[in-house]
Amino acid sequence: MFGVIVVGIGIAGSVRIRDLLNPLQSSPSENLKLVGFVSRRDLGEFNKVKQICLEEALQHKDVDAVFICTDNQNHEESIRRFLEAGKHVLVEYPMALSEDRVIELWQLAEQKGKVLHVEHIELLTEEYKQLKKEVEGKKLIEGVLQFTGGPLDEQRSGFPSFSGIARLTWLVDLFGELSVTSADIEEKKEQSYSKLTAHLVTAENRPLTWIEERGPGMKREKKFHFSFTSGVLDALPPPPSAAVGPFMQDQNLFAQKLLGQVSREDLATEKKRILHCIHLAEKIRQFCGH
Ligand SMILES: NC(=O)C1=CN([C@@H]2O[C@H](COP(=O)(O)OP(=O)(O)OC[C@H]3O[C@@H](n4cnc5c(N)ncnc54)[C@H](O)[C@@H]3O)[C@@H](O)[C@H]2O)C=CC1
Ligand SMILES: C=CC1=C(C)/C(=C/c2[nH]c(/C=C3N=C(/C=C4\NC(=O)C(C)=C4C=C)C(C)=C\3CCC(=O)O)c(CCC(=O)O)c2C)NC1=O
Repeated sequence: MFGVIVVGIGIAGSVRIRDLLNPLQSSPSENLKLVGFVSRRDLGEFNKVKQICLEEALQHKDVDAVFICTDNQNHEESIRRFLEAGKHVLVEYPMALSEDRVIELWQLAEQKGKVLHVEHIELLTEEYKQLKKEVEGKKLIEGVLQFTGGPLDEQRSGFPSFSGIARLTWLVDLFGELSVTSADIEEKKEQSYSKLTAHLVTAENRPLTWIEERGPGMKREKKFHFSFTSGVLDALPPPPSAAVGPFMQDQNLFAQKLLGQVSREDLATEKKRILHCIHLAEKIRQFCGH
């Protein structure tokens, strides 16, 4: 059994607590036991789970692992503290808000011999699995991925290429390693509006454009337009509903890592993808002059 605590009780943290309390039968998650949670607010109990303070969580002998579900801005500090305390870490994406910090934290995890797992539920949804299947085997000519959503506080969430890392992860998982050729950002701070446009190319020099646009009243939505030598892909039928939700799939993967059931090769491939996406996010930020 691995004792787990959850830090940060927002949308993601609440889902994590729900899933930790209800592991799928005969799944790796049955090896996780929720010990408590940490919040800045005084909640006392949440779903009958006990609140504990951060210091207690760091020192607690029964805590083997932490789920970090705080704002992006806090991830780095939390990962560092829990790794230093000898705990395994699951962190919601993005892992941290600069490439240097991400590299350092990965080294720390290796030095401590602890699992550092970055959630990437965007790859685990039925919507994405369907898209991946459609793209497989096709030869790209060019493509656009456009995301819209409500405003985010950059202080708490980081530069949009980091808070929007899920879109980069899609592009990299679909088309392989990419390079950034240019990027710019249009910002209207008083109106909480921002539009990031990044131009990338594939290893075969095929152009991809990523647009991340956020503003008041904008619906959370993704649109894509991919031209292949065989035709255009710009829509998919609604995906079937998932038997297992993406956060639960991710939790199972983390439990498998704790149990040593994930191969070195798979771990290395995943780490390489995460580092590459963070590297692209960093390059995009630099192009935008931030
Ligand atoms: N909501 C979702 O569907 C998904 C969220 N994520 C990631 O999960 C993380 C959290 O996102 P949400 O839950 O949506 O945001 P949220 O704003 O609902 O929750 C964040 C929570 O963390 C708390 N918090 C911040 N700093 C803290 C600290 N130092 N100590 C304790 N608590 C602290 C806040 O008070 C808040 O309750 C972000 O990194 C986000 O990128 C990733 C994938 C999906
Ligand atoms: C309703 C308001 C709502 C909010 C505030 C919300 C926040 C939110 N959803 C995210 C991703 C995500 N959120 C979800 C799914 C959900 N997340 C949910 O809160 C719910 C209810 C679902 C399921 C329907 C998925 C699958 C991702 C991964 C990225 C993606 O595919 O969009 C992220 C991480 C950053 C990002 O990729 O943009 C945030 C902050 N999502 C929402 O839907």
